[in-house]
Amino acid sequence: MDALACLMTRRTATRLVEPGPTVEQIMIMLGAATTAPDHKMLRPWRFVVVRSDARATLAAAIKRAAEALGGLPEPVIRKTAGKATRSPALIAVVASRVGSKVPVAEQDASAAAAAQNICLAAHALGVASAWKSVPMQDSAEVRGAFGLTSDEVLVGWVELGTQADTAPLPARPAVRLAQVATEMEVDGTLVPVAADDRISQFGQVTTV
Ligand SMILES: Cc1cc2nc3c(=O)[nH]c(=O)nc-3n(C[C@H](O)[C@H](O)[C@H](O)COP(=O)(O)O)c2cc1C
Repeated sequence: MDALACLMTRRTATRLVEPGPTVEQIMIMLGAATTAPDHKMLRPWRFVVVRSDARATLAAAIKRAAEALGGLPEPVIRKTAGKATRSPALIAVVASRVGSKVPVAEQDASAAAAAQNICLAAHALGVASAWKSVPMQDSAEVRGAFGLTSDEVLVGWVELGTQADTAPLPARPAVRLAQVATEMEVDGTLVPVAADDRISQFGQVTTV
């Protein structure tokens, strides 16, 4: 798959089943994550791989966090904890902020780019992925499970596996480029880009 096809055809998986990624594939995804754009090369990110039986350990931490809230119905607690085991493997992406002139927003943007690189590398390898919020991410239990320091936050986790045949992908609404992109004229006016949307969706011609 060429690079443009990879980034234009990636989709978020709706249900992930076995087989999960191999260890070698996970290492390639991690390597891709480390090539994210990174102002001053601060490396303001780190990653935690969770697979096999360790998923149950993570689920137990999420369950404890949900229970600690008090008053959540048992099915909700079970569903929330079950997010840790709904895919064969996952990679949590931690924004690991460094004291620097580089603003925190830029450091977090680098961590987000690392997460996207994981998704794209997975797609290039034929592995399906879904970038999801980490349940109970601000709780002491979940923060502890990922070993977060006070300078760290979770930007999400990327669930990995094989897209189930039984859960079709929803259509992705076409984006009209002229609605999201403008071009600056010499006088400073911002005008919508020329509204030819044939490339806004790979393989899908959109008329305006
Ligand atoms: C930081 C972040 C967190 C997200 N968390 C969730 C989530 O918890 N649940 C969910 O269904 N989608 C979540 N999404 C959205 C999906 O990853 C995905 O982008 C969206 O479903 C659109 O699908 P597509 O990537 O195939 O266009 C999140 C996206 C980002 C960037």
